[in-house]
Amino acid sequence: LPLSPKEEEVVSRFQEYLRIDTVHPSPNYYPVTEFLIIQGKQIGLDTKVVEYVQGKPVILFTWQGTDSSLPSVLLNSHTDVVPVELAHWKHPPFAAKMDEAGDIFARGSQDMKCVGMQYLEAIRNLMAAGFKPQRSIHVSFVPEEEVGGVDGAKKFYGSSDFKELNVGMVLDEGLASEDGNYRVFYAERTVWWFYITAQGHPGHGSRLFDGMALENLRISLDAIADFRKSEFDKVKSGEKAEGEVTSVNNVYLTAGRPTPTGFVMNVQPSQAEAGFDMRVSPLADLDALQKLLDEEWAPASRNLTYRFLQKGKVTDDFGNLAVTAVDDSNPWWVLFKRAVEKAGGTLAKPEIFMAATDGRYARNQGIPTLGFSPMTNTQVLLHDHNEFLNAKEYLKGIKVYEQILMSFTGTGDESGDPSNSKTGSGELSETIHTEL
Ligand SMILES: CSCC[C@H](NC=O)C(=O)O
Ligand SMILES: [Zn+2]
Ligand SMILES: [Zn+2]
Repeated sequence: LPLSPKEEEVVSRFQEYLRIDTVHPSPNYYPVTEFLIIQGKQIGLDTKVVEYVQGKPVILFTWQGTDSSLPSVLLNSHTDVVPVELAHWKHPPFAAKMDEAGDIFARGSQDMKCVGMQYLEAIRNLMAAGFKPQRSIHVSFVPEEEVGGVDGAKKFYGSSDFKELNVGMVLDEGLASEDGNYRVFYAERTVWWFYITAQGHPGHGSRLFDGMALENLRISLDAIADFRKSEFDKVKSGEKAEGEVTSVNNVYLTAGRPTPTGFVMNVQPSQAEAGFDMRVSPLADLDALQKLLDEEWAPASRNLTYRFLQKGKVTDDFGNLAVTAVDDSNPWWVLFKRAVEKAGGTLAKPEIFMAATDGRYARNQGIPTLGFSPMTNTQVLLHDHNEFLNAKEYLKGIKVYEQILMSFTGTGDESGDPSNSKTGSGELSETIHTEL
């Protein structure tokens, strides 16, 4: 793959980040913190490291804007990555090997070390070009996203450090796009993790009777499977996007009594349990779902109980639906869209993220938040074997962030070229900025 010497340098910084192993279940966050501090220093950013929880540092960089009264922009990414199944990888997941085609293989190459480094590279370029942001730009690197962000983003967004930043707009992660349009996410499904416990008659395995625990549970599994199918069918037919339906998957089942060689076969167990990962769309009718659970999936009449391990809301802290407007009513959206287009990109129809990201902690505070990971023509490989990102696509994403940052924080006088940031005119962004 032909890369210029400058591009080589940029790509090798990405590879260096990817080579720092921050894999769950017990990531060591200190080496990556050290690496990031060095990056911030090189670029010339103010740096702050806060351990809201010991051993789980949040790294916060700031590029001070010229007008400190304006709400700032926060670019968030997480430093942790999910585990790998080593045997399935054709290149070691923490070697960040680039092949002939320029594909860089590493855990985190899509989710989401790419985005974190792209933020920094875009800032590096804008600084070098003499760009002066009006609003401050903050870049946060948080731990623990992959396990829910409780010791990471949740603490950070709940802190006085965060409040002091006066953040008006947040960017967090999205997903790769398999076609030429960038994907962008304006909301996400909320997590309902629950399990259903069934009680029932024990007895000899040869006997037929009503009300055995596993039979009580089986009726629920069938009902849940029917619901799952009806939601899935809407996706398959193209009527709805994945984030617009509610998903539910049975993720564990336990019953029976183990023996050294297997399970006891001739005793009907008196208890059984099933766990479910359900993702509720912000468009869903929550009362109807709750009713399903109470009356069909886990009715007491069938000797069933349920418990939530996690029951997320679809509303923000003010009781509004936790969605970011993606139309002309939201000036940030207008600026975002123009910037992507100015970078030569096109956007797909905005989507609801199917899983959970740290973006929800910002959206819950009513802060406009977009999920965006600039990767086009890239197979979605997050959490998968052989996760990779092409170097050219990575470099292209940096250009997109340059435009976004100019659009969000500029005075409206910037041209499309950061190296020529004092010319051109942008009346539209000027009017928009007075609204923000
Ligand atoms: C609710 S915490 C879990 C967060 C996790 N995020 C990424 O995969 C997810 O399962 O969506
Ligand atoms: Zn992620
Ligand atoms: Zn992830």
